[in-house]
Parts: sequence; structure tokens; C-alpha cells
Amino acid sequence: MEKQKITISDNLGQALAGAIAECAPDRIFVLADETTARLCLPLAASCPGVNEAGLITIKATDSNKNIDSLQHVWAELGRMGATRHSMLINIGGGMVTDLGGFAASTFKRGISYVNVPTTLLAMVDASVGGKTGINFNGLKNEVGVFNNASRVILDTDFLGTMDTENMLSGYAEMLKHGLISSERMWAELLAFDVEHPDLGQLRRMVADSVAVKERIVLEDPTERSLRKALNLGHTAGHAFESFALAHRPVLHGYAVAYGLVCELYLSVVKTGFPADKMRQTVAFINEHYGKMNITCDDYATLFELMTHDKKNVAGTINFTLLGGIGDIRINQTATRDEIFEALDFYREGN
Ligand SMILES: NC(=O)c1ccc[n+]([C@@H]2O[C@H](COP(=O)([O-])OP(=O)(O)OC[C@H]3O[C@@H](n4cnc5c(N)ncnc54)[C@H](O)[C@@H]3O)[C@@H](O)[C@H]2O)c1
Ligand SMILES: O=C(O)C(=O)C[C@@H](O)[C@H](O)[C@H](O)COP(=O)(O)O
Ligand SMILES: [Zn+2]
Repeated sequence: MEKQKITISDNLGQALAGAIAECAPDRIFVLADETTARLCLPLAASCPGVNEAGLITIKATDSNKNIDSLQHVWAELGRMGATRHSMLINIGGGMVTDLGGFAASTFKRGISYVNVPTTLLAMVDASVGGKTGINFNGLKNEVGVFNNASRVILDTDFLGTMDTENMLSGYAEMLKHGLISSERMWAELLAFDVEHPDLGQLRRMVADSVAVKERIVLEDPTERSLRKALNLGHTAGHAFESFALAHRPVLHGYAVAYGLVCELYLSVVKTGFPADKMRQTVAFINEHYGKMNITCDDYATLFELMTHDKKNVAGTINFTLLGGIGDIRINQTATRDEIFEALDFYREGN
């Protein structure tokens, strides 16, 4: 997989010009969702090539990370004359970088693409590491490929228009990065005033967080082992997110936060994670993310959704758990009863 270059930039136009010059495409196309086309594209307009680029827009939010939006991107690239030597620049959050990365990786068997993440979640997680794809058949990221952007350009100026809920959504992935890294990082994340953020400190925390993911995906690009650490909270989290899609959608980071409650509980029960640190983390999550309204009648559906997780082998549900902060335990299994117990804990045990 192509090695990707991550640039943390305070001059977006210059960084984008460098990325374009590096690939020397015959044509440039830009993908945005309806919100990022309105709020974010103007910040990139100063870059030569972007103004003249063929613009493709899709509807916003995760419910549109689907085959209809994907087909629209393919059709627009074809209609506007894109060739295998063209470039797609994704300007948006994780929905845009996932779907746009997949569209670029499959159009004419693959064109180069650049990610310009515009949400906190996409900056610290989604835009890096080459996991691309769409939701399909009611399941999260059911179809996609591993293929890196040739360049990722982080400019935290985009955060100025982010709402609190979406900031919290991205912050959940930063909390995950802290849990798989160090007590220092975890403690700073629990202490930070995420609802009234000091943007200077947040910029440094973003750099720390994306560096966690960058190191892991460099070592294990296609999730054979270590990269499963980045999936902490996601076996249960994706089940919550897919379940919610059919009821009242929740943001990805909120679903991951709920999944962390379940998987930290399992970590205490099965891999010796310290109960006091679990409770501190769960208290933070309860305070900032609330809870999804599920009943024990929903457990069988949530369990069935977990059986589709891409880490699973031969029908056995696979979790990434922790033996302690930074002590990653991949390929952990749990019985149906243990998973139901974790859902009980999520609902009423904390
Ligand atoms: N590929 C990966 O490694 C990876 C990692 C984590 C999450 N993801 C995926 O990323 C998606 C979630 O990403 P997300 O949270 O960025 O969601 P998103 O892309 O849907 O963006 C959230 C909302 O914010 C709006 N928005 C984007 N930038 C904005 C800005 N600067 N100002 C104001 N509004 C803005 C969007 O229009 C959208 O309505 C999920 O599909 C998840 O599965 C992928
Ligand atoms: O990059 C990874 O690897 C991750 O697991 C990052 C996750 O935060 C992200 O939500 C990813 O899309 C989940 O991957 P999936 O393979 O479970 O769909
Ligand atoms: Zn995630």
C-alpha cells in the first residue's frame, strides 16, 4: 500500500499545492459533502488547481455513506472526464474521506487521492491509514479496501465551525488512542475541558493523537495484528451504531464511547484492567456522551450485529481488550453470556 504523508499545516493552499505537484495529475476533482462544500471549500479555494477542479458533492452524514453516494461519485468522475491519471481531493469528515477514498481506489482501478479532513474525528483517525469504504446491508464499513491517500493535510482551522456534538464524537477516538497508549495521555484527555476547548492545547493533542494512529498503521497497514488496537470499543460500538441506524442514528464517536464502556468492562473481567481506571473512564463517558436507550430485549440483535465484525474468525466474535492502559490484548473472545453481562453493565451497572 502506498506510504502516506501526513502534513499538519498552517498554510493549506501551500500544502495542497505541494501534494498536487507531487502527483502531477492531468485533472483535479474535489469531493465534499453539502456542508463542507459550503463551510470548508472556501478555505481551500486559494490553492491553485482547486478553484478550477471538477466539484462533486454528496449528501452529508453517515446515513449517506452508501452505494448511492458512491455511484454518484463514480458517475460524476466519468461524466467530467477523469482518467486514471487524475486526482480526487476529499474535503470533509470521515464520511467523505471513507467514501471518497473508496471511490478513488476503485474508479478505473484506482486514481490518486488526497484527504483534507475537516472534523476532529477525521483529523485524528478517519483520514489516516487507508481504511476506505461504505456502509452496506445495514452494517458499518461492510464494503471497502485498504488504500492510503497519497497525502493527508491536517488544518485545525476547519474546527472553528464544528458543533460540540461532533467535537465530542472525534474526542471519543482520541480517548481510545489514549487508552491504548499511556496513562499520561489518558489522564490529559479525562482532564481536558472538551466542551470549552483551549484550541492551542487541542492542536497539540490532535498531533499526539494522530501520531498514535500513524505509528500503528505504519507497522500493520492491513490490520493483521497491532492495528486491531485501533478497533478498541468498535466490536460493541459498531453494533450500537448499526442498531441505531435503524432507529435514531448516533454519531460514530458516540457509538465508540458506548462500545468502550462495554469493552473496558470486559477488560476488567477478562484481562485484568484496573477497575478504578475503568470507572474513571466510564464516568467521563457518561458525563459527556449519555447513554443509548436500549433494553435487554435488544441484546440478541446487538449480539447478532457483533457477529459481522471484520475482526471475527470462523464465527467467533473477536474483541480488542486491555490488560491496563497501553497494555493491548488483541484477539480476545467472550461468551454470549459475558457479552450480555457487559450490555447489562452498560445499561445499569455504572
Ligand atoms: N477510515 C477510518 O480509519 C475511520 C476512522 C474513524 C471513523 N471512520 C468513519 O468516519 C465517519 C465519521 O466521521 P465524522 O465524524 O467526521 O463524520 P462526518 O464526515 O459525517 O461529519 C460529521 C458532520 O460534520 C459536518 N462537517 C464536516 N466538517 C465540518 C466543519 N469543519 N464544520 C462544520 N461541520 C462540518 C459534516 O457535513 C457532517 O454533517 C464514520 O463513517 C466512521 O465509520 C473511519
Ligand atoms: O483505522 C483503524 O484500523 C480503525 O479501526 C479506526 C476506527 O476508529 C474506525 O472506526 C475504522 O473505520 C473501524 O474499522 P472497521 O474495520 O471496524 O470498519
Ligand atoms: Zn472509529
